[in-house]
Amino acid sequence: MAIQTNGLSLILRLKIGAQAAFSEVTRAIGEAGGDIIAVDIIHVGKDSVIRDVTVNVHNEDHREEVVRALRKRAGIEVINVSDRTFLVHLGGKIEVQGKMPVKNRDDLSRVYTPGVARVCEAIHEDPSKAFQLTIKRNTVAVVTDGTAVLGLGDIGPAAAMPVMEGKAMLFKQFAGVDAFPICLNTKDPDEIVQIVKAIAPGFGGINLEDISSPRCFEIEERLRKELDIPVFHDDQHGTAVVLLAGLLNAIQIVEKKMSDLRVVVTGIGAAGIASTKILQAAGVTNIVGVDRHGIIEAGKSYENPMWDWYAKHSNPESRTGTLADAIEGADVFIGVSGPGVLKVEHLKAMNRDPIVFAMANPVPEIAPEEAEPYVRIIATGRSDYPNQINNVLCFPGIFAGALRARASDINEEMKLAAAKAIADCIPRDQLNEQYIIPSVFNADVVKAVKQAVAEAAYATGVARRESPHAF
Ligand SMILES: NC(=O)C1=CN([C@@H]2O[C@H](COP(=O)(O)OP(=O)(O)OC[C@H]3O[C@@H](n4cnc5c(N)ncnc54)[C@H](O)[C@@H]3O)[C@@H](O)[C@H]2O)C=CC1
Ligand SMILES: CC(=O)C(=O)O
Ligand SMILES: [Mg+2]
Repeated sequence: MAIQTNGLSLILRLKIGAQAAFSEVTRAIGEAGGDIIAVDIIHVGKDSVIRDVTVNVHNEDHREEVVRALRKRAGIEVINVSDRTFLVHLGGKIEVQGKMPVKNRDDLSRVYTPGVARVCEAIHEDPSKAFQLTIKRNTVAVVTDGTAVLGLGDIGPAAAMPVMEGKAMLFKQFAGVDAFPICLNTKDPDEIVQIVKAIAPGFGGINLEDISSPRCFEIEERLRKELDIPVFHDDQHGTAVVLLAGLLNAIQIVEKKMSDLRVVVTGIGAAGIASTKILQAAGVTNIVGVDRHGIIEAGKSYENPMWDWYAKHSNPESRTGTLADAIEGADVFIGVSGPGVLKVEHLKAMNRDPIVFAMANPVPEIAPEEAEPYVRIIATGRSDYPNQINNVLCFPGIFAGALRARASDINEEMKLAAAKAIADCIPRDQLNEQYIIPSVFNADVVKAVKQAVAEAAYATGVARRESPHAF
């Protein structure tokens, strides 16, 4: 069985002398528990062969073990060890490319000065022309302050870049939307709002990403009010939309109704609060929130304004205590907290046919292998297990739909339409425990989400493009 790596896939460049057979290499790697994925010949010399051997390992200690095992063998020299994940990040993952070549002075005078000046003047006279004559029409800013990057926490704006570049790459690949990573060296909400407003003229939408709670709520709310382009905090709403899509399908398998579900959400931050709100909008009434200190108690006052809201809008049975107290009899566990929060004991206390969405990245609240014997349905945010509930399933299509309609906002109706569109990508007769959510690579998803979101934008009056038949 292939090892479940957490991105640790190595290329080992080996010089194998005449006295050593290649089987020595495979034996050394195999005995150390490495998983060989590919072998390439780089150079064949008189007395030696240089090969690149691609190997999956569990973690960094395991990498050292595999390298040590090879170094011990006579005739095998380890020339270099590269981490394939780092290799794909060399020099960054995206670039800006012109749409046409500039081959001569004539081209130059049209794409740049003097010709460009007339286009500038046209936009000056009618600012809405920016949507026709610039990249604004199809471009989104992916903005972070690096304070809640995946589950890694406050690692700062420079360290957040690889994730933001990744989001930009996915916008382009999945929906043809151009996106720029913008990592801000400030945590001050006033400053973030001011900077985003100042850069907004060049963009058709703002995707806020990995900004910690509770600041993310205020920042998003202010920007939504003050800008005339859609502002969408992906960790809140992207997560909520995909989670709802997964749950719509999961409850069909276990034959339960939204209104009867008892749901526990752990991690009452950006994703946890938005997930709670979308579940309530979909008809769930019994939700209990748990954070590090334990259950968010009904009616109690909290310093964090969002927890204060939560205390007034959840926990109808007034439960108190820890996750163990919250999860007794629950139908659904939603994890948007951190690694290892959920234990087998918790699963054993759940209602029949437990549904577990352990969505913390990169390491979920419980490993699927550990949970599987005790649950009916398990999903994670990861790409290397079935049932990937990750906001990548929705943010490309949601923005593509909003940009298509030239929407001024991404409202609740557009989000619910997106969730339903994602869920409906799986035909009813194909639904099963391992397949409650379509693959990120299912091309129908982005098309369906784009269409549903653009239609909802017209239906709710936020579309500004004249022709609803344009899509
Ligand atoms: N699968 C997906 O598509 C997505 C997954 N996530 C994941 O969800 C997690 C939270 O993300 P955000 O809401 O953006 O972060 P956040 O920083 O806004 O909120 C995290 C909350 O979880 C709580 N928490 C952390 N460790 C905990 C623990 N051991 N027990 C209980 N509560 C705990 C924190 O106190 C905080 O209130 C991250 O791991 C992130 O990677 C977030 C967005 C999308
Ligand atoms: C997927 C994502 O946006 C996160 O884990 O933060
Ligand atoms: Mg995120």
